Amino acid sequence: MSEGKKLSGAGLRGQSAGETALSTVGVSGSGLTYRGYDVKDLGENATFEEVAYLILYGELPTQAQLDAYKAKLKGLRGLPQALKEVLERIPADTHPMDVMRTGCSMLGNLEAEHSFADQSEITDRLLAAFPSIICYWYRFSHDGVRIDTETDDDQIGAHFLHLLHGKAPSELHAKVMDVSLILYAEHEFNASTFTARVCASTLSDMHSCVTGAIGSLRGPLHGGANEAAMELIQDMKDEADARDILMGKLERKDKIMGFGHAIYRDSDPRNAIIKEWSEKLAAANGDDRLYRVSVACEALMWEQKKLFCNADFFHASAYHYMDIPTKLFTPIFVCSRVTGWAAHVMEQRSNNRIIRPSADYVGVAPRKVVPIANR
Ligand SMILES: CC(=O)SCCNC(=O)CCNC(=O)[C@H](O)C(C)(C)COP(=O)(O)OP(=O)(O)OC[C@H]1O[C@@H](n2cnc3c(N)ncnc32)[C@H](O)[C@@H]1OP(=O)(O)O
Ligand SMILES: O=C([O-])CC(=O)C(=O)O
Repeated sequence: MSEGKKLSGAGLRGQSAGETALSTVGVSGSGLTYRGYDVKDLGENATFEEVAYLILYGELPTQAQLDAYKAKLKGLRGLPQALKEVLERIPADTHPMDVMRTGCSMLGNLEAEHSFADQSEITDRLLAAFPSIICYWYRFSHDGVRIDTETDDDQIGAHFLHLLHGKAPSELHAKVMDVSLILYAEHEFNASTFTARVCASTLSDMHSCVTGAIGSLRGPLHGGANEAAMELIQDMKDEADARDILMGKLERKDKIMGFGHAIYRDSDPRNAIIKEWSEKLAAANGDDRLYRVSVACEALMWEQKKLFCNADFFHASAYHYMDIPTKLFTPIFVCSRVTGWAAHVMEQRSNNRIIRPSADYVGVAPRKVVPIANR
């Protein structure tokens, strides 16, 4: 532990900050459930749209409800001209999470939430529009093209890959994106969700809550870790190189991004799932270097520090195998987590009290102002 680090209460760890009916994290040591369903079960037997519906509306949809929901989301993929003009003005070297933040905020100007009765409509719109926002900006700023964001893809994951690459994805890539979106959808009182709930507790609007949450997710200790993990593994030549690089970092006491967790103690249940898909992608790609060095990192971190991969680590290789540029990794997280954020905003609103904790004062004792001439 670093010297002088105050642990008691630091980061509000271990303290309950409210109630939720949306998910459990680490309750049995490592599990993750959304509204009572194990995330593994959902990853194997449901699609992201079903999971989003579950999180936002409380139950898994019937086939008729799912068809209607997907048709609705599909109809909300287009972007207003004014938003496209704003996106076109954002420079290519901007971090895409800043584009997401601006895109969400601008949509809030154009399609404001005038009443909480509109909260579900606003949420569905954000869910449908986020892939369009990030890909419209990316393709315009990097390739100089103005894409049509209204694809006919059945699902959000495939829609994202289609917009990004200009062609419909393979079945395998569409499946992996779908599972990835399921894994990232919801996670109790994590930092970005808590941000959204604090904002909601002031009775602010949905776009403000989500814009704030995007800002919190951006940091490398939270969602930004999937990009940082990619930067870590990208130049590792093989397993031996991976071990050397990591040992050096551990000796320097660097944080290793994509490892550890604030709540899970032994494993993050999302890791085994995305790791398996990363292995399949490696085999399909015919180049398994990134997968192999990732496995070597996982083994070394457990051996040396008893630290395990969190959801972000194997997402790095998985996304890379699908030709997704590293800087778009965290925006994909946004495209998924908006479901959890919005559901928490709605839950907060349904039983609200402004979130306003206290602080222990550690500053100077009370004193008098000395007139400026005497200071
Ligand atoms: C989707 C997500 O947001 S998952 C999280 C993504 N973030 C990352 O991958 C960033 C890397 N990981 C971390 O920084 C941390 O593990 C966090 C932020 C996720 C959790 O932080 P905390 O709850 O403070 O971690 P925890 O209390 O378990 O840390 C225990 C010790 O292990 C160390 N540790 C934890 N994670 C790591 C890591 N990835 N690399 C090196 N050391 C680590 C801590 O520094 C701490 O050491 P100390 O007691 O000497 O200070
Ligand atoms: O719960 C956390 O602290 C971070 C996390 O894994 C997530 O938000 O998915």
